[in-house]
Amino acid sequence: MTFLDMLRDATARNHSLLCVGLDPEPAKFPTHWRGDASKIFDFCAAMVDATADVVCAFKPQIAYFAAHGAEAQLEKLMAHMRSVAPQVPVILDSKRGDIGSTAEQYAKEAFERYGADAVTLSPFMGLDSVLPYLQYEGKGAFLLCRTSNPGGDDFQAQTLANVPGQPTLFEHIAQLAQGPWNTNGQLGLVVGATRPQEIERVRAVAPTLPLLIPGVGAQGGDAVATVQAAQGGPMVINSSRAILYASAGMDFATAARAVALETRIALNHAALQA
Ligand SMILES: O=C(O)c1cc(=O)[nH]c(=O)n1[C@@H]1O[C@H](COP(=O)(O)O)[C@@H](O)[C@H]1O
Repeated sequence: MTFLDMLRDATARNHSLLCVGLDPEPAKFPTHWRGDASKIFDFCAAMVDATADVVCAFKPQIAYFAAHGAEAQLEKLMAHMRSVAPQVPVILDSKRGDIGSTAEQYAKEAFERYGADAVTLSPFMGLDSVLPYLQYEGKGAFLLCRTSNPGGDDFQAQTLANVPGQPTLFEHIAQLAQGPWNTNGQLGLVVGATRPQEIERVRAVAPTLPLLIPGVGAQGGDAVATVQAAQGGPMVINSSRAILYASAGMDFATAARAVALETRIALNHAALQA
């Protein structure tokens, strides 16, 4: 089953556009585990168990594991997700981007070591830095396109004077991903929920690609505007901190589930209005 099939199935089965981002920060853990990096697996597994029937995807961010030397805990978490939620695709957020030979190693890490169903990638180094990921049939690869952070303007909003139509850089990335770079139908795009008008533009340029949209919740992106802007093709709306750290008490998993349920309802409501 391909990443896109899994995404479609999980979206339908769980009636959900919501992806829970797994960004474990020991300093923010519930009081009884606060500061304890050995609890990264336990914390994330509790989140997975509490939300597996509410989401269309999970997105572990690799830096939150690597920063604590917790790669073994990430491996254990990937196995846990496959066991308790085999129908939910896992997007490994690693934002890699390097020359082909090194990209081969990163692709191996994501798909063979961790068994991810999709990855996030930086397209900055060009097509040959993306191709090694596309060798893994059926796996997804989301290219950073219009990111949610303020510095996203520095390059992504610039106009490319030497490209026909003079698109912005982010529009050009969307055109490449929808067209010539999408050799096996595996590409998607990352667009920030903080920029709904530009999501709409990306959707116009890339009508069929799955959009991974972080930025609702802690970054303040408008859930309704986001869903409406991305209508017409597959979408995965990520929220991390607002769900993970909903409570610092013993009820942290129940509180996370409650926020996930609320977010799912808000996203579905927006989809109905669109
Ligand atoms: O690729 C991403 O996932 C990503 C792209 C982007 O433009 N903005 C963005 O916030 N992210 C990631 O999405 C998550 C957002 O987390 P919260 O702001 O806590 O919901 C983090 O893991 C970020 O690294």
